[in-house]
Formats: sequence, C-alpha cells, structure tokens
Amino acid sequence: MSLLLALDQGTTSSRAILFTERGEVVASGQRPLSQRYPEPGWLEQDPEEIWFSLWAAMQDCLGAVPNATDRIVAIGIANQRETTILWDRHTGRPVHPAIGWQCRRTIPICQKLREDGLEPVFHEKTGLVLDPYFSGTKVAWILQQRPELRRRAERGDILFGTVDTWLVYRLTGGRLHRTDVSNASRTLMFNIHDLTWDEQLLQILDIPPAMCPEVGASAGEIGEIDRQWLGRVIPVTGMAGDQQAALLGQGCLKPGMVKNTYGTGSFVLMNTGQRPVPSRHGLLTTVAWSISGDVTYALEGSVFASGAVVQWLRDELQLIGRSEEAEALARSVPDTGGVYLVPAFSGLGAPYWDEGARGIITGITRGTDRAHLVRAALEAIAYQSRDVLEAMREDSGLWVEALRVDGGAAKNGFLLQFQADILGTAVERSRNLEATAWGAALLAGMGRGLLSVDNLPAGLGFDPPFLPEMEQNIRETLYRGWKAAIDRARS
Ligand SMILES: Nc1ncnc2c1ncn2[C@@H]1O[C@H](COP(=O)(O)OP(=O)(O)O)[C@@H](O)[C@H]1O
Ligand SMILES: O=P(O)(O)OC[C@H](O)CO
Repeated sequence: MSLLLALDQGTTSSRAILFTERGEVVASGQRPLSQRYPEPGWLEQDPEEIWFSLWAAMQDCLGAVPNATDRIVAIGIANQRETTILWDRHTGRPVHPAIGWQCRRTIPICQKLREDGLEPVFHEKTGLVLDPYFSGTKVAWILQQRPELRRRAERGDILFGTVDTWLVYRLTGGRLHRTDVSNASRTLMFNIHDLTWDEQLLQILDIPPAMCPEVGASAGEIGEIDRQWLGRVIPVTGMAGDQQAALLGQGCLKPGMVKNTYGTGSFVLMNTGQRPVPSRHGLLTTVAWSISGDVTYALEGSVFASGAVVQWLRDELQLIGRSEEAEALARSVPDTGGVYLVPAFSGLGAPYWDEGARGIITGITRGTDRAHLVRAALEAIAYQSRDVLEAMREDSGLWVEALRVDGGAAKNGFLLQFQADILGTAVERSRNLEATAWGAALLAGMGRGLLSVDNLPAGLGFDPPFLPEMEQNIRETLYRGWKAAIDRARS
C-alpha cells in the first residue's frame, strides 16, 4: 500500500507522520524544539535545530516500520508560520537566529509604519494588520541591525524564508528557494489579490526583492528530496502553513466551515471560498491554499497564547508537573472563584491587536489556590476563542453551528466542555488530533495526482461532540467578567 509522509514543523516540536491514503496513521515520530527568550517579549529559535529536529523525527517515524521508505509516494509539509529565517545562498548556513512568530522586537517598526499612515495600504493588500507577528518587519529589523547583510541581500547572496522555505531548501539539498501562497500570505509583503510579492510593500519595508522565494501552489510538483536524507529521491508535492493545513485536514472545504487548533496559540479559521473577505473586526484575511489553479481564502483569528499558558504553569510557575494534570486540577474546583487570567504574554492578537498588552491575573482573594489559577488559565483559552468567533460573526454574519477542534491542548476534555459552554455551540473533536499533518498529507496526495479535492477521504471522523450545558445567563455573566479582565490587560 502506498503511503504519504507528512512533516509538521510546529513551534514546540517537529513531527513526521506516515499516513495511508485513507488517513490511518501507520507510524509517527516527534522531537521537541526549544525556544529562547533573549529579552522580555523576544523569542528566537535555532534554524539548525528546527531542521535537525525534523530530520530526527523523520528517522524515528520511518525506523518504526520496515521498508516504509520504499512505500512513500509523496511528502507534504506543514509548518509554524511567520517565523523568519535568513541564510547564505552559497553556504546554506543561517546568518541570524530564527525570529519566532510571537517575538515582539519589531513593535517600534510597526508603530512607525502606523504613524506614517501606512496601515491601510498593508491591510488592503495583504489582509493583515501591522503587528510584529508577521515576517515583514522581522526581516526589516535584521537588515536594519546588520547593514552588511543588506548589502549582500541586494546582491542576491542572502535568502529569506519562512520555515517551509527553509525546510524545502534543506530537503532538496539547497536546490529550491520556494514557498507556497498560504505561507507567503503571512509575511506582510505578499499581495493576496494578485498573488505576488508586492513591490510597493517591499520598498516601504526596505527589503530587497532578490531575497524572496519563488511562490507556488500548495499542491503540485514542488521538488524532490535529496537522496542523502532517506536513501531515496521522493517528490514533495504539498506544502502549506500549519493552520491552513489543519483547515483542510478538518475537512472544512465549504465556505462557512470553521476549525480551531489549540497548540501554542489558538487559530480559528473560516473557509470563505474563492474570495478574500475583508475584516472590519480584527480578523485576518488570508490565503487558505491554492490547488489545481483555484485559490481558497480564509478569515482567521490568531490568538497568541493558549497551550502556551499550560506550558507556563508547568515550566515557569511549576504549578503542575505535566500538562495532563491541568484537567483534573481544573475539575477539582466548581469555578475559578472569580479569578481571570489573561495570558497576553506576547501582547494580544485577534481581535484586539494590542501589542503593548501584558498578562494579568485578576480577582485573587486569600482563598485562591493553584486549582483556581489552573482553571482560570484553561478557561482563558476558551474565552479567547469566543472573542474571535464574536468577531467572525460580525464580519461574516454567521455564527458557527459546530466548531471543529484539534491540536495538542484539544486533548483536554475540561477545556472543550468549557469551550462548548462559553460559546453555546457544539464542539467536535477530530479523532485525529494531528489534523495539521493530515492536511499536509492530503495536499501531498493531491499534488501527486492520487487524490482529488472534490473527493477527499474523510479521515478518521469525530468523537461524540461536547454540547453546551451552561445556562445562558451564567454564560454571559462569566463572559462579561472576561471582557472586564481584557480591558485591564490592554495597554
Ligand atoms: N492535556 C493538556 N491540556 C492543556 N494543554 C495541553 C495538554 N497537552 C498539551 N497541551 C498544550 O498543547 C501545546 C502543544 O500542542 P501542539 O499542537 O503540539 O503545539 P505546537 O504545534 O504549537 O507546537 C502545548 O502548548 C501544551 O502546553
Ligand atoms: O506551531 P503552532 O501549531 O503553534 O502554529 C503556529 C502558527 O502557525 C503561528 O502562526
């Protein structure tokens, strides 16, 4: 039986998963990935570690099944988006640490662009807002700090890429400098209407066009991995940003369908079909994918910290030993006792876009214990998703009837029940929490001509839904308390 290899390079780990064409998982490998915080609000990763962790995950995955490599017919890549890498075209070596998507170092650049009245032009052309989240100001920052790199970039000697581009470059033995439209749409330099790097925006950001990768479709003949990695030449035929891949992997193929992936952050995406829907309520307009010449767009609410708050409870506060403990602790108390925790570690993303906001905990009394704090942290993940879905209703006129969910934190049943309660909407958990990887596998299968977008395999289906049980007046009282806490966290 032929197999599809999905490579999912996420913020906290790299994964390789082998799928059958029907969506069964044959084997998987996962390696953790570290993050560095060199200054408050800054976040970096090591591009070599990103690559190595993915390579090692591939070896773990393929080592588990005899002769698996011979049966792989196509490879698909999904990746953490916006994270910015610059490298030397000649040596293939990074010239700067990767600047992570949550990194806030470019706040002053964004402020200056706003003062110059440039926000509308960026918004109209890219569908994004001026926030340090996106790659453009990260590239601009490196070039401002390192004039010698700018000179070399102008000569075409320094290449820019998001993580997909970096991985494809390495996988193909340095032969390909390429991205896809879904990743390009996260850079603040890409025009989502004519699907090209935008000369005016590049000029404003002072970024030499020669640095930018070629942009292609999300499925099709992309390249071939070098024989040295798996002992065989295998075609790469799918690539997309991880959140767009999850939208596909969750089967959200029709306009109006919505998914939420709870990983480091939460990313709610609504398929809006073949037209970009501009947002007036703090959402992003973004490219979902391009398949067989058809471009699909999405509305997105990006929340910067969701699963990250659980990591923070575990690693920094040491209130829990393992992420899984959060659920039982949250259930051990009937409510948070009035405590709200706003995890604005990297400012607030959608729908507030407040780069200066910082995390707060409100409503603490002498009786507050760690269970209340842990519960407040999990509830915050759900409140933030409601904020985004409220904005989606304003923009699209639609209130989601059912929210499809996946990602690492979607393992948490307490979180999903509270999510259903606070939305008043059914929450459907995918049986395959690795919807991102499955989306990458689907793209690879389509790009190889094995699957068609009109007739995609359904994957593994859903668990019984989490249905709302909370009374309406309690739901709205709790949500009002959240909005008050948000007001206090804002800059
Ligand atoms: N049982 C759990 N309850 C809540 N959060 C969890 C649980 N297990 C894992 N997480 C969170 O899920 C995130 C990892 O999910 P994953 O989808 O792998 O993220 P990413 O792709 O961003 O690396 C981490 O932030 C972790 O804290
Ligand atoms: O690595 P994840 O799954 O948290 O995804 C990160 C997003 O792509 C950032 O935009």
